[in-house]
Amino acid sequence: MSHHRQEEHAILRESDAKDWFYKGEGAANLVLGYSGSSPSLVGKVLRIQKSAKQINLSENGCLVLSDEERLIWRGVGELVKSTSKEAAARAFVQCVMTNYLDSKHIDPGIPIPVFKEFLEAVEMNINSQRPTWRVAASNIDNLCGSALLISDHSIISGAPKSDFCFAVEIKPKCGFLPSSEYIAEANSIKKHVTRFKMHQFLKLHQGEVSQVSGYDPLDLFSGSRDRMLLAITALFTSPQNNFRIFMNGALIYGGLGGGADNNSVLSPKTENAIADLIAASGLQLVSLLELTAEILLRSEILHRLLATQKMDILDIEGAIHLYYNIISQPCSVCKNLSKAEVLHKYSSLHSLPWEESLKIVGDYLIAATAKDCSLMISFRPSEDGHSASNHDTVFSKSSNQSYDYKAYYIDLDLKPLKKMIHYYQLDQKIVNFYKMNQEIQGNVCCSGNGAPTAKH
Ligand SMILES: O=P(O)(O)O[C@@H]1[C@@H](OP(=O)(O)O)[C@H](OP(=O)(O)O)[C@H](O)[C@H](OP(=O)(O)O)[C@H]1OP(=O)(O)O
Ligand SMILES: Nc1ncnc2c1ncn2[C@@H]1O[C@H](COP(=O)(O)OP(=O)(O)OP(=O)(O)O)[C@@H](O)[C@H]1O
Ligand SMILES: [Zn+2]
Repeated sequence: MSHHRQEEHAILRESDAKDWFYKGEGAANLVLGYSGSSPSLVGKVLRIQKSAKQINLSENGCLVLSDEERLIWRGVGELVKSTSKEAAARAFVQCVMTNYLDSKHIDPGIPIPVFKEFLEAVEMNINSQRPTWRVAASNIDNLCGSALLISDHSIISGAPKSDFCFAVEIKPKCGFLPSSEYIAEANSIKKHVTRFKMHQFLKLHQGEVSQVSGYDPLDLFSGSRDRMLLAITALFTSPQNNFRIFMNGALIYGGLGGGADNNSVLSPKTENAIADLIAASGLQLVSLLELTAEILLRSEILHRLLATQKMDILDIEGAIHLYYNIISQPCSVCKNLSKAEVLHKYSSLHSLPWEESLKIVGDYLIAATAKDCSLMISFRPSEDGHSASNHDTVFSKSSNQSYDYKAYYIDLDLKPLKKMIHYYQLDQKIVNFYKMNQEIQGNVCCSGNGAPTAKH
């Protein structure tokens, strides 16, 4: 079978559970760090899918993609043939995402078999550390049978014990403003205000965040050192689920478990405590943020990520029509349109060749993955005089020290096709809420700074 077979790993059993500790989780996966001594597992994390949504079991109950998804990804044999979610996740990263993002910065992981008893024991050990709202939302899928073994990107392996290693995790979200002609006139604000900013106001209204983040993705993706530093500083100020700092592999700043920030509201005192903790290792907080910007600037990982995000060319307001072409159902968006002119605009999308609909929606899903993935940037002081040959090096003027670094993409999961309807609905909800607040604000005062007042 595939070449990763040569790196066959032992199956994980109940007795192995004690060696794995809780590292973090997102909406779809739970990640464990390894504290045991097996050489093939040291420096690795185990990424386990939770029992929620993600990719569907198709009618035949064996393949992981739906019929339409198999058509979209028909050129990617390994993905279409996958019989487990882990194999599909790996195949998507390995065969699709590496065409757009440099594989130097990607570890697709290796699926390894896990016993149900291992997962049950792990779950017992870690549940008390998980955010309660994540526990309520989902659990480990005990019957999944396999999990992905991936390098732990929060550490630089081989670091001498006395040294420290930092890692910064950033979930940058969408870094461009859409310009699609299919965006309705009434929604043209989308061409001027980032989706991240508009979404913040909806999240505030829904109690998912306690304050609006000052982070502007356009700054992070700008390619300008100063604007990137501005963005990273704003992320530090409002980490939400977009920013974390790890020290020697342990989370020291930012929310555990992703999602809303109600478990990670940090008082200024905590920020100072973190600055002190970092400074104790000889690095000033500001230098850490500067180094992060510098590494992002050099590694070009943001550049490639942005280009991949831009594979969403029609915006969801265009792509949704092609989704209905693919599933061969009447378009529920056009159904609600009246103006002949508008109908005409979208009917051209409905008369596109089938192949083209598949291609555009496939590209949309690839872009969706690129808009939701995270980056892990880790660094440690270089050995005196020479740097490790397998790492790149950056010099920090402010701390007068050079650092070995690495930068990785994490969470490059395939988004399910059936999410297209959700994407459309959420998009409309975000923009409508933003517009509504703008109108309210416009009626109350005319300062017109573009920021809506969120109501509670
Ligand atoms: O739609 P978005 O932009 O809110 O993104 C979702 C994320 O929300 P957030 O980054 O907090 O805004 C969301 O993150 P949280 O659960 O909020 O931490 C997930 O990453 C979700 O992806 P999936 O369901 O795990 O495949 C993400 O869904 P996708 O849109 O990437 O499918
Ligand atoms: N290879 C890795 N090395 C170190 N830490 C990792 C690695 N992969 C994931 N993590 C940690 O685990 C957390 C959850 O992982 P991940 O983002 O893959 O989950 P997810 O459920 O797919 O997220 P999302 O909610 O975005 O869908 C990350 O935010 C990160 O802190
Ligand atoms: Zn339509």
